[in-house]
Amino acid sequence: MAASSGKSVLFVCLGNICRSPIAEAVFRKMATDAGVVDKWRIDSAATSTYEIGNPPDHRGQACMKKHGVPMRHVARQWVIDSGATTDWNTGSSPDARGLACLRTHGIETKHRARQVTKEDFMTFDYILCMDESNLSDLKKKANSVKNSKAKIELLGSYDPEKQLIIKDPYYGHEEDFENVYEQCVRCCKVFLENNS
Ligand SMILES: N#Cc1ccccc1-c1cc(NCCCN2CCCCC2)c2ccccc2n1
Repeated sequence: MAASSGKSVLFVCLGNICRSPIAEAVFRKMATDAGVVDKWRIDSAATSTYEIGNPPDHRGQACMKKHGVPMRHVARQWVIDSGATTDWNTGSSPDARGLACLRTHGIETKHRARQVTKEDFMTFDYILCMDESNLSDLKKKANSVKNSKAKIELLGSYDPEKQLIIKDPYYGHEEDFENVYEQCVRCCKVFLENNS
């Protein structure tokens, strides 16, 4: 039997600075601790353009630091950037092959908010989102993609405690980010088990 090919998961929320970067970081740590992270392509994106190019919300970063979960964020001291001569890929994240190469050299890239693209629907096995509006936005976008292969689901559908919706903490406080974190841990654990 051929070696099991890799799997891919894209976590999505409204702005890609609060919930989906937390889910991405939690899942990446779980897959790393399970020794299978090299079998996965893991990323996150937004349904909106609100925060494109911005680092994860500082409240989420503080929450992840408290739990010892590495989160890729843009260094604050230095502004080191790169750009393109065309607008072909404006808003897209770096090419997955380049990211994989960087990672083999231990060079962590920094996540910046990006919007979900048509290509995401064609290349990801799973697109896992946080609430009903993310779900309806994604299904609407998927309908305009010819060969969409992604399974579009609520991340909360994997929650053993059956909390289906992971609420937007943007106008919330530290405990709301803590709740997002706990829900992501419960859901990502079951999602990884189901795909191992
Ligand atoms: N919208 C809504 C909303 C409704 C209920 C609860 C939270 C939010 C909310 C609001 C945000 N940014 C403020 C409004 C942005 N502007 C809205 C009009 C277009 C120009 C941009 C968020 C930003 C990042 C991540 C999550 C966010 N979530």
